[in-house]
Amino acid sequence: MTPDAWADVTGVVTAGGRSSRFGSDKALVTWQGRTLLACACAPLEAAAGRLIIAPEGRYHMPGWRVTPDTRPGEGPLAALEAALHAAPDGWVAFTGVDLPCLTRAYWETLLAARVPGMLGVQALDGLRRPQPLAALYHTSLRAHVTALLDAGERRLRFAVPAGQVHHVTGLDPALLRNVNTPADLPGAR
Ligand SMILES: Nc1nc2c(ncn2[C@@H]2O[C@H](COP(=O)(O)OP(=O)(O)OP(=O)(O)O)[C@@H](O)[C@H]2O)c(=O)[nH]1
Repeated sequence: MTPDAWADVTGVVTAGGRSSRFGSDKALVTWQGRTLLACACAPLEAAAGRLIIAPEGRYHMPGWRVTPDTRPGEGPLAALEAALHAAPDGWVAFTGVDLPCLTRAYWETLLAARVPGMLGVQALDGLRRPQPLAALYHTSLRAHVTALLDAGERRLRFAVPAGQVHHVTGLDPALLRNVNTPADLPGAR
């Protein structure tokens, strides 16, 4: 895939969660020699813009700008809203610190699957469940996401209106390994 595929893409890692199930800030946990934050950022390094959604000053990652939540503590849908407003018009490749196994190839598969007129691209896992925390969102979703939040919605899976998201199948489910507790870290005993 040419670097042009990333030209209108802002890579976003949301990292403002409480990590209550993990027991300590999971963004800063070291796994295979890197923090989980670094694991999430690395596959998105080719993006034209790079944002971490978290309180200012909490994290430092070379080449990445930390942008605070506009609705702190309101969860990933609110973090997506902050990202959509901070990013220039185009696509946001949105993920969190709890998906350390994603790869550049994963993101490039989603980028190649963009469909004109559709506003989101999401992978389906092995059980055909959409993965909204490792997905592409078009910035024209700004008003829709803000309206959802204003109406009290907090579920990220509703960020894209029905029929406007393209689903990608056939990806290795191991890429989507989700870390909520120390035991979830790949290789943990
Ligand atoms: N910026 C921002 N990120 C969030 C917020 N809530 C969760 N996240 C991030 O979203 C991703 C998934 O978070 P979860 O594991 O569901 O929530 P968490 O608060 O980190 O963890 P728990 O307290 O165990 O639920 C992680 O990268 C979190 O840092 C929030 O309010 N703001």
